[in-house]
Amino acid sequence: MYYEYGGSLKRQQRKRRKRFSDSLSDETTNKTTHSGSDTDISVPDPSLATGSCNIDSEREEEHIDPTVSCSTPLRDILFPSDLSSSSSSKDDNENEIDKLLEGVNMSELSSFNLSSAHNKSADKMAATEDNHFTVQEDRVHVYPSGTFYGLPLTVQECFKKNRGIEQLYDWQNKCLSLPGVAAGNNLIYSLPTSGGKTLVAEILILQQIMLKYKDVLFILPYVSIVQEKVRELLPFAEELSFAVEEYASSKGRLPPVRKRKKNTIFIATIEKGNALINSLIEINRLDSIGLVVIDELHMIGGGQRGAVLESCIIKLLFTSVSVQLVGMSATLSNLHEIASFMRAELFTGNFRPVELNEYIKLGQSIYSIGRREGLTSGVEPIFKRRIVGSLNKVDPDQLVGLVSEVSPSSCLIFCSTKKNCENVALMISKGLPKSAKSTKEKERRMLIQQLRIEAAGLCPVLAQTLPYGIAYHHSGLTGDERKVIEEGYTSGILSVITCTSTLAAGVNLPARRVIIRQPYIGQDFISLSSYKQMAGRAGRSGLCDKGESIVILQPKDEARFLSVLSKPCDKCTSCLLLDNQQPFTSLILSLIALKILKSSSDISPFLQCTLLFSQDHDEASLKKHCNDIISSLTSSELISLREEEREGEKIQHYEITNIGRGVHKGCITVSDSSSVYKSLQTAQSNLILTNDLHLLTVVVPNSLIQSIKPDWKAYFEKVSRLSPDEERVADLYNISIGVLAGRYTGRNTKMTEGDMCVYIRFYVGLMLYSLLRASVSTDGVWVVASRFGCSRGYLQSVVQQTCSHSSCLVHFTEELPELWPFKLLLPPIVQKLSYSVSYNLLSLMEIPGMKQGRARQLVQAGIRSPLDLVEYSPSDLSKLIEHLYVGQAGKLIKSAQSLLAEKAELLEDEAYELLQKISLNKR
Ligand SMILES: Nc1ncnc2c1ncn2[C@@H]1O[C@H](COP(=O)(O)OP(=O)(O)OP(=O)(O)O)[C@@H](O)[C@H]1O
Repeated sequence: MYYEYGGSLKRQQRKRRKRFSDSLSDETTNKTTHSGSDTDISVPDPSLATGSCNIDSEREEEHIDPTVSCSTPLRDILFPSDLSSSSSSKDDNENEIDKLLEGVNMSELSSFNLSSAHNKSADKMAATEDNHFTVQEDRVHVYPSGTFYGLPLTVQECFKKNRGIEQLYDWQNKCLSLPGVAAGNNLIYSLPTSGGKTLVAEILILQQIMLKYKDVLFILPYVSIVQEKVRELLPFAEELSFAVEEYASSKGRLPPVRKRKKNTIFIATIEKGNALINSLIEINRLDSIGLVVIDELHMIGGGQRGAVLESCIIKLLFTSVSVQLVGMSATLSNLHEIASFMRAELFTGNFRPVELNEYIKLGQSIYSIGRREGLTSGVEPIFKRRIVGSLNKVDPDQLVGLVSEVSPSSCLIFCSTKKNCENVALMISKGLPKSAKSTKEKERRMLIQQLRIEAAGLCPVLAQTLPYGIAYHHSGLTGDERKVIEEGYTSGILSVITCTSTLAAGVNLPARRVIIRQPYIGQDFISLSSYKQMAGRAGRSGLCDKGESIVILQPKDEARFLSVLSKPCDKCTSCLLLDNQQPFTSLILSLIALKILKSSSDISPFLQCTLLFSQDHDEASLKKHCNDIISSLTSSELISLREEEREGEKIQHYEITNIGRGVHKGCITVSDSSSVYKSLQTAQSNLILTNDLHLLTVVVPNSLIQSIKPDWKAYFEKVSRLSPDEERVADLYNISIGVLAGRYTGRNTKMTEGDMCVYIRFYVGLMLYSLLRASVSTDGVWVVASRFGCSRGYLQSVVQQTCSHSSCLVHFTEELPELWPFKLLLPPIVQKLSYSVSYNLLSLMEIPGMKQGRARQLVQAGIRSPLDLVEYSPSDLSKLIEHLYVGQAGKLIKSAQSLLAEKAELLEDEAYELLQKISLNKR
C-alpha cells in the first residue's frame, strides 16, 4: 500500500488550517480565554493578577505564534521580518497559513532515503509490513521567511552563540522540511554518530515549546547524558524563556507542577520518562505534552530497560491523546519494523560532517577497512603502512607510538576491563618522554588540585598519569572524579583518556583518534553497534578535520572481527516477553491502573500497538499471553475482574486493587510485589529507629542482592564492632557472627539461598549505613569503599540504585494506608542517600554542578545555602574560597541564582494551581 504523500498532505493542511483558524478566532473573539486550564484567566487570582498587567497577558507576549497577528513589542523583537506586520484579519491569516503549508517541488533527494510507515493522522491501524515502503519525496514544507524553521530568529542566534552553529547541514534542512514532519507526524531518523541528529530534535522541540506552547519530554539513556543535556539547554532556556527540568535518579517531581508562564522540556532517563508519562495520564494532563523525543532508539532492544521504553511508546500510541513521537539512532538495522510499530516516517542517511577513516592494526601493520574492487560482499583489510618502532614486552600493541602520532590532539583508548584502563594509562605515561610533562603544566597541576578538593581525593594512578595529560575513566571512579576528568579533557588539558565501552554511550567525548585495544567488552566479543558507537567518537565537527579509529587485533580475532563488520547492525527485538514475560505483565498492570485497558475488548487494539505485534503478527498467541497474565494478576489480587454478557459475548472488566496501584505507582516488578509487601509489613512490626541501619536494610533492592558478593572478612569485622542498638537490627535479621566467621575463614560455607539473600541484604544495609555515618568527613566514600573491598564508583552506584528503589517504595506505600509509617520515614532517607552527604551540605548540593568537596569548603566559610551564596560577587567568593577561580565562582553563583528563581517560580505555580482548584470547587 503506497503512502500518498501529496494526498495526505492535503488532509493535514485542511486539519492544520482549521486548527490555526480556530486559534485565530479565539484570539480575535476572546483575547483572555484560551482553551486549557493553564491559560484560563477567567478564574480570579487574588495573589497574582493584581496591578496593571495580568499574568496571562504576559504569557501571550512570551509565546508568540508567527502565524497569528500580534501587536506586542516583543513580537517585533522576535520577528523582525515582514511577518510581524501581517494583517490580523482572519482571511489574511488563512492566506498566510496557506502560504506556510504550501509544498513546492524540490530536486531529487538522492542521498537520502525517505519512507513512511504510518500516517499519524490516520486512525490506529494494524501495523503490517505493507504499510510502509520507500518513496522519493518530492515536496518540502516551506517555513515563513524571516523565521528560523518557523521560530524567531533569536533561536538561530542562540545556536550560533552557544554552539557555534551557523547553518544547518543539508540533511538537517531536508529532514525538517518534510511535510509530514512539519505536520506533526511521528518520525524516526537514523544517521551515523556525529551526524548532527540532536540539532534536528532540538529544533522540533523548540517548535513545540515556542509555537505550539506544549511541553516536551526528551528521553535519553543515562543519568550522565540527561545531566549533560540539562546543562546544555539551560542557556537556551534563559534566553528563550522556557523551563528545563531534570528527571533522573532521585530528581523530578511526579506529577510535574503545571507552569503558567513557561513551557517545559522534561529531560528524563527511560524509567523516569515512563513514570512521568504515567503521572500525566493519571491526572488527565497528557495533552500538555506535544512531543516525545527518544535518543538512542535502539535501546528498545536492550533487555529490561528496552521493555520500559517499548511500554512507554505503547502507552503513547494507545491513549487517545495525540503526541508526536520522534526517535533517533545511529545503529538500528530493522528500521522499517520499528517505524511500523511507531507509525512513523523514516529518514535515513550516511552523512558525517567529519570524515571517519577506520583501520585495524595487525602486528606492526595498519590496514584500512575497506572493500577491495571486485569483492561482492564483506569487508577486508587493505594494507596502508607499517608503524615505526619495534614491538616490546611492555607495550606490545605500540600504544605509545599510536598516541604520539596524533599528540597533542585528543585520543580515546577503549579497553575491555576497568583494570586494563588503569594499566594502559600508567603504561603510556611511563612510555612517553619526560618532556611530555611540560605541556600545559600549570593547568594540569590545577586539575590535580581540583580533584583533591572537589572530588575529595586523588588516586595513585591518576597522580602518576595526569601530569602527562592522561587519565582513565570508568565506573569505578566517583561521579565527581569523572566530571573533573571530562571537563579536563573537553578543555584540552588532558589529551588521552583510557576508558571502558560505557564512555562511548554514556558521555559525549569526541577524539581525533579512537583506539580499540581489543575487540572485546569484558569477556564478550564486540558487536557491530558497540564498535560503531566507539569508533564514531572519532572526529567531531569543530574539533578536527578528520577522525580515525584503529582496532588492535590479534591474528586469532581477525576473521571474526571482519565478519562482525560485514553483517548488518543488530536487530532490535521486543523485550516484553523476557524474564518470564515480567515486562509484559508490568505493562498490562500499568495500563489497567491507568484505565487505558479497561476490558477484554481493548486487548486486540492494545496488542496492535506493540512492537511484539509488528514483529510477530501472531495475534492469537499474543492474546494467550495476555489472558495468562490477566489470570495471574487476578490470582495475586493485583486486579479484580467483573464479567458482563453483551450480545451473547462475555466481556471481562478490569479493576485495579490498592496493592495493584501501589505496585504500578512504585514500578515494582509484579513477581517481587508480594515479597516487598511482606518485608515492609514485617519490618513495620519491629521498626528500630534509634539509628538508620534498619530502614537502610529495608530499602535495599532485590536486584542488588542478586549482584553483590560480600567481602566476608569486612562483613565479619563490621558486625563484630556493632553497637548494642545496631546489634538489635542484626538480631532482627538473624545475622550470626559465627556464620560470618565460618564464611570468612572458608570453614562453614553452607547456606540456603534464602539465608544468603538475608545476609547480603544486611551487608548492603551496613555499607549504606557506614557511608551515611562517614559522610561528615571529606573522604567518606573512599574510606567506606576500601573498608568493604569495592570501588568508590561501585559504592556510589549501590547508593543510586537504593535511592531509586526507596523512591519507588515511597510511591508504593502511599497507596497502602496500612504501611503509613514508611510514607513518612522513607523520604528523608532518600534525600540523605541521594547526595550521601551530611545534613549540613544538603542545601548546597542542590545547586547544579556542585561537588561535595566544594560544598564542604563553602560551609566551612559560613555559606550554608544557595541564598547565602548569591550574596557574594564572583571575585569576593574567589578570594574567600581556596582554589576557586573567579570564573568557577561566577558559574556557581549563577547556578544558585537559577535554582532559587526556579524554586520561587515553582512555588508561585503551585499556589496558583491550588487557588484555581479552590475556586473551581466553590463553583
Ligand atoms: N549544522 C551544524 N553545523 C555545525 N556543527 C553542527 C551542526 N549540527 C550539529 N553540529 C555539531 O556536531 C556535533 C555532533 O552533533 P550531534 O551530537 O548532534 O550528533 P549526533 O548525530 O546526535 O551524534 P551521536 O549519535 O553521537 O549522539 C555537535 O558538536 C554539534 O554541535
